[in-house]
Amino acid sequence: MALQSLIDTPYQLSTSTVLIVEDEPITRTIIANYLDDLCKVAVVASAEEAVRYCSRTPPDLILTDILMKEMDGLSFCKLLKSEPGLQHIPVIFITSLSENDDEQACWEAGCVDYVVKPVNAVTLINRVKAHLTLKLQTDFLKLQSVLDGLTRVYNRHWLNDAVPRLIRQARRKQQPFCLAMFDVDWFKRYNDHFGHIQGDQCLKQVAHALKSTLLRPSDALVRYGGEEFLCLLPDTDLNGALNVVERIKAAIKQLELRHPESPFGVVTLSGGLSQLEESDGANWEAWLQRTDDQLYRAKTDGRNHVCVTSNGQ
Ligand SMILES: Nc1nc2c(ncn2[C@@H]2O[C@H](COP(=O)(O)OP(=O)(O)OP(=O)(O)O)[C@@H](O)[C@H]2O)c(=O)[nH]1
Repeated sequence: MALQSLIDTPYQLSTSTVLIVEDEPITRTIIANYLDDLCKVAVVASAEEAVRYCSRTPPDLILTDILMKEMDGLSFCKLLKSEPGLQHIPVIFITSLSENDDEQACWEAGCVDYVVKPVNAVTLINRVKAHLTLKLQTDFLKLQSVLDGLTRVYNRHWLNDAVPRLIRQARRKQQPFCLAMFDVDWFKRYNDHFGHIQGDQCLKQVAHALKSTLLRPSDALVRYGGEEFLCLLPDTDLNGALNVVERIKAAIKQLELRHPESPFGVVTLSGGLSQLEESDGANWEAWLQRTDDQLYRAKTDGRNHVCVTSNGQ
């Protein structure tokens, strides 16, 4: 289950997916039937197919046979454990091998458990249930650690982890990458006027409006500070990012949040926008500073608008 989908729906076994990798059609069907009432079940007939499946839609748990033509289950498990994006998927072997050395080989390949053939249905269901629960609880806790408690958008912890990875990806694919920073105008006055509880409500609504404008799954919204948000826009040049900025302006305007202490009468945002440059290298602090400088320019130049780095004007 994708981490993001856990935000609104806390973990449930019934929506999680187990992938069965088994080249024997009858065994495949029997095992799938055992698990049918517990969770979603996907089946593939070979390790090669399983690798392709996992790269597209990583399942929550894998049950794999060991003796298969082409790539065997042990090699498949080792391969999975060497892939950063897939190594977190727990693997259970279903095996007819029962020597001590075979068990040793299963553990060394990186499995979390194994079930011996002929498969006992109750044992299989309970093992799968236990490992699925553990996996979903771990995903849930991981997600909590990267989300902001108030607005439920990503926090700085996520940012520090994700940005270097996203920059590497942009450089590898030679794609543009834009960063927008927004700050609520006159927010101290808003808090002073309405109180902190309504201030919190305002931040939640602003975050929700910002998030609703980010249409691509690769776009991300981060609460960077108290009333400061960052939009990460991979594979987006300044022209594309300016479209997003226009949508953001419209979304905030549509909120019509009354702000009697602001010259604009409603809650507004100031923003800065800039694109990752070759000269930034791996130093994303310089990029962040450039974006922050533009935000500062917008603040000192009347607020309620977005300034863009000079190469984007
Ligand atoms: N309610 C609430 N207020 C917060 C939170 N985090 C930060 N703030 C407040 O946000 C306000 C930010 O004030 P300033 O940095 O002076 O900025 P500003 O009043 O928005 O003025 P400009 O940015 O110059 O337009 C402070 O009063 C903080 O206490 C939060 O989680 N909830």
